[in-house]
Amino acid sequence: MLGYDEFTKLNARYRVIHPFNPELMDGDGYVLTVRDDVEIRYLEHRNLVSHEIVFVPPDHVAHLTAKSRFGRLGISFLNAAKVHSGFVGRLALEVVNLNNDRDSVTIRKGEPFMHFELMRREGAPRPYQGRYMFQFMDDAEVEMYLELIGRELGGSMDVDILRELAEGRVRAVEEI
Ligand SMILES: O=c1ccn([C@H]2C[C@H](O)[C@@H](COP(=O)(O)OP(=O)(O)OP(=O)(O)O)O2)c(=O)[nH]1
Repeated sequence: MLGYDEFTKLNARYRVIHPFNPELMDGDGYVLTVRDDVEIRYLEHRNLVSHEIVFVPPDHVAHLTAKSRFGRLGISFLNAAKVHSGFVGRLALEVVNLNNDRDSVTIRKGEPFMHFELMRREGAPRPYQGRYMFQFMDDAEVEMYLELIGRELGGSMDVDILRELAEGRVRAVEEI
């Protein structure tokens, strides 16, 4: 797993987290926040969208774990904890509220919510080219990452293929 210094170095070069708030570094990783305030009713299952865009450089993978504070309130993080090498996009974070007192739980914009940690992978790169590439990003954000990838990673990521994926990207939570 990458330590603080390696994480921040990689972030400066590849814009791993955007926007990046240094105060949300926690130990060796970053803590993602949600895009909107959300109140989750007892037993409700919701797809939350991260405020931050993440980019996992092709020689890394990322791992997600919900903050324990929300676990104690009964919020359970349902979906896969893996972000593929080469993935760019906002994350869809699926949660369900299992609160013992059957209370609603609110997650506020800006509140630390989901640990994001990077691991180095070995071997030839096989960057992500699935349907969630560039999900929940606007045109300017997509262009910013295509430019960065073309400049820094043109040898291992194909910008023409990425541009096609961007055309058909998931834009709203209702589409997933
Ligand atoms: O909580 C998560 C976990 C992953 N991802 C993104 C990053 C990951 O690289 C991509 C694909 O993950 P996965 O293969 O687990 O998704 P799927 O829905 O099972 O994919 P598919 O239905 O295309 O097989 O989705 C999220 O948005 N939220």
